[in-house]
Amino acid sequence: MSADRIGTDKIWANRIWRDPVFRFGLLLKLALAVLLAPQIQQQWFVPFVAHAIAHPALDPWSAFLAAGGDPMAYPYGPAMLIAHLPGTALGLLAATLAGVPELTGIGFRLGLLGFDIATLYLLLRLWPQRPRMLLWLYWWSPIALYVTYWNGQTDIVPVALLLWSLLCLREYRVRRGGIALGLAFAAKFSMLLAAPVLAIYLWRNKRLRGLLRPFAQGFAITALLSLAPWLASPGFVRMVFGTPESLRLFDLALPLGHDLRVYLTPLLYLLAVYGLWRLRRISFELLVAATGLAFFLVVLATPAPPGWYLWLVPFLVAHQLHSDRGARVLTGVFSALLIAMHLVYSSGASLPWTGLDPAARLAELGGALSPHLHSLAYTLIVAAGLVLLVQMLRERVARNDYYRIAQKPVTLGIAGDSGSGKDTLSRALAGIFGEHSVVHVSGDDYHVWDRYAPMWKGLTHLNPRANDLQRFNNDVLALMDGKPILCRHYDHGAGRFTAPTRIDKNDVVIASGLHALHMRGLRERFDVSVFLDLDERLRRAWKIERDVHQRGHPLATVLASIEKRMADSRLHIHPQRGLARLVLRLEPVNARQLETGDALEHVRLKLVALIRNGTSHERLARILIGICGLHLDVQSSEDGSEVEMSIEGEVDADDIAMAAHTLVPGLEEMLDIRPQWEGGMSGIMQLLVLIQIEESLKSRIR
Ligand SMILES: Nc1ncnc2c1ncn2[C@@H]1O[C@H](COP(=O)(O)OP(=O)(O)OP(=O)(O)O)[C@@H](O)[C@H]1O
Ligand SMILES: O=C(CO)[C@H](O)[C@H](O)COP(=O)(O)O
Repeated sequence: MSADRIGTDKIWANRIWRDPVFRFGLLLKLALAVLLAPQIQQQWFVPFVAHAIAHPALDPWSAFLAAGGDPMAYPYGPAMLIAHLPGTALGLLAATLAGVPELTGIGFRLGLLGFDIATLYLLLRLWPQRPRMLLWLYWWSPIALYVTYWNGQTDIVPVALLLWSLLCLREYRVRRGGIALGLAFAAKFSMLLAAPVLAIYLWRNKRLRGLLRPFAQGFAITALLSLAPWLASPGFVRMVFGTPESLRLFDLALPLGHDLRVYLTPLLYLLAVYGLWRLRRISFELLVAATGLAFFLVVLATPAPPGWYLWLVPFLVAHQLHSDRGARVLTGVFSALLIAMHLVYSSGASLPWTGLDPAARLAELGGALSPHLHSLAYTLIVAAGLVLLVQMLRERVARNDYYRIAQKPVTLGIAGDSGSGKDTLSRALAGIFGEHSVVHVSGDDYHVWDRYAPMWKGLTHLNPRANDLQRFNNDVLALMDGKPILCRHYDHGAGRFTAPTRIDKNDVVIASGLHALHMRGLRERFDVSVFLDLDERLRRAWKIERDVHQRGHPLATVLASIEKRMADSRLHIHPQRGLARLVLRLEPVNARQLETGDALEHVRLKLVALIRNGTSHERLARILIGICGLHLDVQSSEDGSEVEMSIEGEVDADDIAMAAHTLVPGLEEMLDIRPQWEGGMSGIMQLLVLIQIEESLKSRIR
């Protein structure tokens, strides 16, 4: 069981269940379920479900029609019927035993109450931060109370299934998420509106793309198994597909000539889906907002029956939970207008035990009022709804931190001498973001000549003139701007360049090279600039090891090249140290380990990190000591703009992952589903760069 779930279950058992706000709400709902008998349930739903129980048949729809049932009685799919069976069956049993027919309807409504409680539980799993507020917002939602207990609609069933699907997506249990959405669809076809939104969320996030297939399979198989057996049933086709409700989607239309119309509701929905598609990356909260907005658009642009407004409730709850009082006031106004109008113009409930029929009185009132008043009230609802929709769009999308951060790639520049670990760090960072989300531009691919060119007799690779820095600059900027580049690759095995290949934009752009921070224009565009300032003895040891054993150079050539490059290193590489936001220096704890010829992987390392203009070092230091068990020495410059941390000790990848979870939770949706954290100093370097990324991205929001 996930820690999240255990946490929510504890909140549920200890806080919600005992909370008077919940208990009074439950009492009220129980009382409403017992006292009120909504007309549509009495006339349609309950007779249908009771018939399906009393006369079991493979095709309850046709059987009901054959028995003279009303074709309007049950325009829902099999999942809805299954959801209604247990409560209604118990009610029917009690009704038969006690000889009180009203008990069947009460059983039906207690079943709905079960889905109402399930919805509250799912909302709490989705947003456990403020349980009391959530309780008020959902459990006492006037729209939910009105729709389910007065008007009697059963949309709470597909809504609960849709929320289950969303929760599964957030927890990466995607096949189950697809099944849940398939069931929501098999309960009520309009839930299909959510399917493209969820699919786009999975597809547009490269880290989640692989999950789309199991999600789609879960959805398709469930929908097919639930619906296929009945597609040949004339009763099902007539009652479910022939429903006038779904045709309302086509009511709002623009006539174009005699036979042609543009259907505006589907058009608006498609535009909203396209808008979502255009987003570069979508966080879970953006997905929730987009699903809510898509439903909202459809509901506002359709003469929606009351049940459809229930689809909005979870999304309005999320909106109010994350916004200020303005959102609650606006939702209150919208709810009040909506309920006032539907009380008068839509069907309601009677009080069978008392013989009272307040809904009939309200309907009489509605009949007596001018039809203009109905339209006027509807206009007011649409106006309030549009204001609320714009507010949701502004606050849940346009001001969403993730939206503002993630529409441009994260960009990193990594400079350092040859063999200082630029490629190694780039690979380590690709490991946490996921290879699928990273494009890496290496400075080596921009050397002007290959290994066999005579120019190397006079120049070293460390001289900027030996590298096409202008092209490096332009290519990295192009990727930052979302354009593809054509780039050749320097093959260190052959010492030659490959033919140019196309490199596409990606969510994270890493530009590493001897001169990655050399050019000001590019340097200033990096979110984070890193300089690797390796201990010289360590750098030589690692470089020699790599060049001799991996790249096949003779030892004497490597040693001669290191000496030859020293002057250029001082002149052209080292000055970049002063330009980087983060300087990382690895040193051997005991330099004698290098001299005694110990295997390089056994050399114990210490990391000295110089952080410029950082703000998180105090928290970082606490976590590195507290969670990772490391030894730290922290020195600050007088004005506090530079902090130097010396970090020593052993740490494993799990502790680094835990530290990242604590320090940068907001970035987790940018990382791979299973980020490859490393142990030791490499893991700390991953963490330090990530913290700098978070700080820099925050400045995009300011
Ligand atoms: N953090 C590290 N931990 C252990 N070994 C490392 C680390 N960083 C680098 N190395 C070692 O140093 C060698 C050189 O590293 P790398 O190839 O990443 O350097 P580079 O800066 O990309 O070099 P060049 O500019 O010459 O391409 C690697 O083969 C690796 O063995
Ligand atoms: O300094 C280097 C990279 O930063 C390399 O020495 C340069 O890329 C040349 O590679 P090779 O020795 O394989 O020809």
